[in-house]
Amino acid sequence: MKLCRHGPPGREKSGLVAADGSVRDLSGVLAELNGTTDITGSALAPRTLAKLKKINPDKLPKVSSRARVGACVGGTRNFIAVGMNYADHAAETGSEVPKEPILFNKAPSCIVGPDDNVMIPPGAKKTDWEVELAVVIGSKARYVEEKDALKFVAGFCICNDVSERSFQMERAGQWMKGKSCESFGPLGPWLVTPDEIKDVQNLDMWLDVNGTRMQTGSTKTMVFGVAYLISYISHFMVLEPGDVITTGTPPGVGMGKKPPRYLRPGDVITLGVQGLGMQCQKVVPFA
Ligand SMILES: NC(=O)N[C@@H](O)C(=O)O
Repeated sequence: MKLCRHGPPGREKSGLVAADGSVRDLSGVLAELNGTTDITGSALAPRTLAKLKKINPDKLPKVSSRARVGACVGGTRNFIAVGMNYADHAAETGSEVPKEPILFNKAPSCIVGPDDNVMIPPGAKKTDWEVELAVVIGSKARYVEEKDALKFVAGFCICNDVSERSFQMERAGQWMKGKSCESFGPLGPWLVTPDEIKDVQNLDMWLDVNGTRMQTGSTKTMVFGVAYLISYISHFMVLEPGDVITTGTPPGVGMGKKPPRYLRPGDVITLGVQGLGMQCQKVVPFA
């Protein structure tokens, strides 16, 4: 099942993607089932997802193909990211391959739709791209064992972990300064439930800037796999429905190019992860 959210920012409603790729409005059905019209919190619980799976999308009202697609999950309270989770990305940044997962926060307020504009923040000089596989949590996870960890997943989606390197690396303290700026967290287009993903550790990923391939990778070369990460993180904090973990980026970021190549207004970023769709963002000045 591919879930999505459609409508203007802040007023998104839930949607279901039909076999022909059209978006169908799920908000009426979800409201009846769950008392909410949005894909957030309890709507992500395994029981609710199992009920939604029985719905035939073709019977739902069609959403205009011109409607904006929002981030594929709403109400996220924790947006956790994993750093240096691909050995070749660690190498291109001159970093060691970590012995334990490196975690950092992205502010949930940076979350935007998959095709919304990415804004260059005031004072930024080194805005960069990062294609990543993201995991959306479906039920409360605390002290979870690796063997059980995937049961806590509502679905998978694409994340562009947009990063301002000068804030991240030249302004002291934690990476979150460069990872949390407005529009730095495109998520979606779809929240794809685990039953549609044969092997989450074997998904191709790619990212282009203005049609030139910058990143190519596969989740099979992650240092720490998805189940390990969920288990690991759940030993430091309680993960709740709607929380997002973005699992790290493969090589090919702008900071690793020789010479470095950073984003400029007018650039167009396109990116995808196998089975999870595609995103497309225009880079614009801050407004
Ligand atoms: N360099 C850097 O910020 N990388 C991380 O975001 C990552 O490894 O995904």
